Amino acid sequence: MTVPGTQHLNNQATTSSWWQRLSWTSSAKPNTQTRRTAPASKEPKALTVALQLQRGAFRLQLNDSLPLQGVTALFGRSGCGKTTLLRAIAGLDRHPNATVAFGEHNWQQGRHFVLVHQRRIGMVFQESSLLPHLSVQQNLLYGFNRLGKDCERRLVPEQVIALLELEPLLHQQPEQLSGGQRQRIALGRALLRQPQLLLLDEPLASLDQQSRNDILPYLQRIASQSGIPMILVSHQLDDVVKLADQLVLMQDGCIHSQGPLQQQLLQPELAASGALSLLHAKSLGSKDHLLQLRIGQQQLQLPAPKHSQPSYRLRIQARDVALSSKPITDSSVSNQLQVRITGFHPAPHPAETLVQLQLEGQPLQALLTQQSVQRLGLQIGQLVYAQVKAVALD
Ligand SMILES: Nc1ncnc2c1ncn2[C@@H]1O[C@H](COP(=O)(O)OP(=O)(O)OP(=O)(O)O)[C@@H](O)[C@H]1O
Repeated sequence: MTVPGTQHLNNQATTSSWWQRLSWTSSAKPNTQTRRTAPASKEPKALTVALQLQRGAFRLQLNDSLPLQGVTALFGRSGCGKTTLLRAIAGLDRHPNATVAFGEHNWQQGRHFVLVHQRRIGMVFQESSLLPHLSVQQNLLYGFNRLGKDCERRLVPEQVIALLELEPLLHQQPEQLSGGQRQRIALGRALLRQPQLLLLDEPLASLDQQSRNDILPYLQRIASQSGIPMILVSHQLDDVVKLADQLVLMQDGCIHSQGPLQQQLLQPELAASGALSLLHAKSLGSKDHLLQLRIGQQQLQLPAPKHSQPSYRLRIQARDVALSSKPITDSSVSNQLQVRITGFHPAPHPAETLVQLQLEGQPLQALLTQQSVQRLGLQIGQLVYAQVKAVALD
């Protein structure tokens, strides 16, 4: 299919060839179910931000470097400064004495200031800002057709339309679309601006749960296949865990901590949002509708999903993990894993404790009552058995 307005591009762009160009490092069509982060050969680009500002009682104080690869979630309580930081990175706000650099691109320093449309970024906000008088197709191509002559077009409309499955919507008007569909168009439009960085500010916040579930796989696809680093601002820890590779935790106008998501989930500050763990597991295949998974030397089984993958991310709520000092044989919980206790952290409720565990080198958390911890005599270094009651698969 050729989209009007793109005839000057390579009209030979076929579905099979764009897959190859979309995943820069792969010469074969990627498995859409397989999660991959940015191409391994590409060094992460560091985003450097130095910014101080005072707004009434709110003070933002940043002097940080964030290595961006895959999806970096910016997470923190309402009012901690996430949007302010994102807007400064985008160049939507110009703060005096700020420094913003993305890799070799110096976007702001002293009197030097690169305007927002010259920054090669794609942005998607909570409410998609589609132009109401233009069709979906015209909205998609709006930025693409205005790219400078010397701008390399690594993503062409055919690719983006296929990636986000927009073909049936092309001739509709924005008012005829659901919130989730509008956000898909906004994502497509952002990608067609040929961004080197995608900034997503609560892109799912205005959607109901069904629409969130519908659009998440598209975000996962963009993350795994495009290689474009993304910064995602989200209030929902669950969404962050489904999408992010890195997590930057903001608190009171500062960056409290940053690092790989799996480790960052252990930060006690996140426990208030519902402590959970992320485990990486390899598939051993399915039998009797049960997916067999391996984590190191240990195995667990779950109802098999529709589509199989070679590896999975498992989300486990800390409250869905029980501990026993000996293996339990007469329980309906079939997933039992040997783990070692590495620490105890206070939980949001004073009667509870977060028990930190190591499972084959990966961190796992269990939320127990203090009474249970004492009754079982649990101690750091002890080998115990974790019964996992529920697991979500990504
Ligand atoms: N235009 C403005 N004028 C004055 N104060 C502002 C303005 N915009 C934001 N603020 C204040 O700056 C602080 C940080 O706001 P910001 O929107 O960056 O926080 P946030 O972490 O993104 O919050 P949320 O998660 O609720 O969107 C808040 O205290 C907010 O009230």
